[in-house]
Amino acid sequence: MSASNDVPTLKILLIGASSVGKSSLLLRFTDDEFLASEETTATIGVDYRIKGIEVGRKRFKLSIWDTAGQERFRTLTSSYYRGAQGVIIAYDVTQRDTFDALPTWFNELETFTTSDDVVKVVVGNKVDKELSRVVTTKEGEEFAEKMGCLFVECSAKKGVGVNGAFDELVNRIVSTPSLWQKTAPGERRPGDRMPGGVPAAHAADSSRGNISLTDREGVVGYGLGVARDNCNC
Ligand SMILES: Nc1nc2c(ncn2[C@@H]2O[C@H](COP(=O)(O)OP(=O)(O)OP(=O)(O)O)[C@@H](O)[C@H]2O)c(=O)[nH]1
Repeated sequence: MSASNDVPTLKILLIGASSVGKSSLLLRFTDDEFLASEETTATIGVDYRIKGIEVGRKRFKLSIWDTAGQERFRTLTSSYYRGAQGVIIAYDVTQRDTFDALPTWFNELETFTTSDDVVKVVVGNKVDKELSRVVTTKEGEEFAEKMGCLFVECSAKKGVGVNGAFDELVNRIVSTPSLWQKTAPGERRPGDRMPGGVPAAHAADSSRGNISLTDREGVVGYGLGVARDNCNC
């Protein structure tokens, strides 16, 4: 067994309406990049990336699942949720309907998550478009509070708040032992307990010189397809 297999894996899911910027949040977090509108495509099924992260001198592997917002591209939905320890529920602060749809996403989450302790972060994205904003910070905060969740506003475009959203999520997972001591199906159980609330640091993979890699085979292993579509409809 390779040393990397000793690093506990935390499974995180990105959900929310189409075009709120889930794929962009993931790309910003894993590669610190942002694609212009004409370069982005709707997610079909699920995309999947892994990133190393360090919390209180302990390394974790985040397997982050980026799901399709468009109903017609959502297949095997329950499989995405299986074993997830953290969920980011995203909306677009410039599109009221994506905020109004949040209760529907929470219903799906309640239906399919396999742990009552799953950590949730409500993320309002695209705060760089301040002039087009229609959902206030207060509305976002109040909704998250009502749902008992963390709340962060972000801009995947400008790189604002994105690392903070993932850090908050990971910190909360690490401080909830019932979650991370039972890893996702097929993954190793970590050997020791972490203190909660410690700052997360993004760990560079010294052998690769960067911090992320795409593991599409991992998705195939779960029986899920990965594809990108050029349709912006
Ligand atoms: N201005 C601005 N645009 C953004 C931001 N994040 C994403 N976008 C744009 O919003 C559009 C949709 O982004 P995606 O990341 O593909 O959205 P998605 O939620 O993954 O969409 P689906 O795959 O359909 O579920 C693209 O044109 C992005 O360039 C942001 O923070 N600010």
